[in-house]
Amino acid sequence: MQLVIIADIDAAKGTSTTSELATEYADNVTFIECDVTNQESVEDTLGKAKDTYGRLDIISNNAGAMMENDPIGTINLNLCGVIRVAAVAMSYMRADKGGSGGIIINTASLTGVKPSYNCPAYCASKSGVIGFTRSFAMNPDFDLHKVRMNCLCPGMVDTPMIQGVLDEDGKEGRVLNFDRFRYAANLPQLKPSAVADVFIDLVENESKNGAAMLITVEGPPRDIEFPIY
Ligand SMILES: NC(=O)C1=CN([C@@H]2O[C@H](COP(=O)(O)OP(=O)(O)OC[C@H]3O[C@@H](n4cnc5c(N)ncnc54)[C@H](O)[C@@H]3O)[C@@H](O)[C@H]2O)C=CC1
Ligand SMILES: CCCCCC(=O)/C=C/C=C\C=C\C=C\[C@@H](O)[C@@H](O)CCCC(=O)O
Repeated sequence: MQLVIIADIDAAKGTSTTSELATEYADNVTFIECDVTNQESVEDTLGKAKDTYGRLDIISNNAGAMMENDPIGTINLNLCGVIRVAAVAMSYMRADKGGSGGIIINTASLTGVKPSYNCPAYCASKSGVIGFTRSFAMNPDFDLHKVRMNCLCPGMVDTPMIQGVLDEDGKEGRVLNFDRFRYAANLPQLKPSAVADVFIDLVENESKNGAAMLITVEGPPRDIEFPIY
């Protein structure tokens, strides 16, 4: 049986999403309020998850936001949040420390490899997620801990994040140039299910440890090729 914990800083949205899922999955889905920028909150959340279900197998390290008006906060949420969650999750998942191994999938972005002058801090945070993922996955200790790591690099996806920036009409400066953002947001977007499909494939395909998956409307998902030095 698959048991899922949804963890998010937005308790109202998290609770309503969990209730929706409960109509199909009954008590197999639980919500825990969590702020990934706060070490104690992350420890508390993953500790409760482990206590409730006995083990952690799959982590979707997905929290993120665009807020060029707060570049340091952007790095703290989008990059440090990913590293913070991965570090605590590892303490439960490591096969050499009583865990069962598993997989951590971090959400990066196309903007982690393709620069955008509109959101330099966001791009930097997502480049960092890619570098963290690839470096973590090449560690020879994998044979001991048995935890794989991948990242997802989607182009624009039709989600509340994009709509949220559009709704603000640039008032809070979440991007540097609102008109350019609106132009880009009017181009074809991915459906969230396209990203979820790649997520599932990574969980099921053990040969892809370390892959950074590019997901765009232009073609099928692919493993990004990086220069070798
Ligand atoms: N929508 C897009 O075009 C793309 C989004 N992404 C990334 O996908 C991920 C998911 O974003 P979307 O679903 O698009 O946006 P979203 O805004 O719908 O989801 C982001 C979630 O992160 C949560 N969150 C924000 N701060 C948090 C914190 N401190 N602790 C815990 N949770 C927090 C929000 O409450 C929200 O539920 C993000 O990392 C985003 O950067 C990547 C590529 C494209
Ligand atoms: C603006 C970033 C959106 C954040 C969502 C995400 O993670 C991935 C998005 C993928 C592509 C977004 C491209 C957006 C570009 C425009 O905002 C602008 O920077 C384009 C500038 C280049 C141009 O003039 O064509």
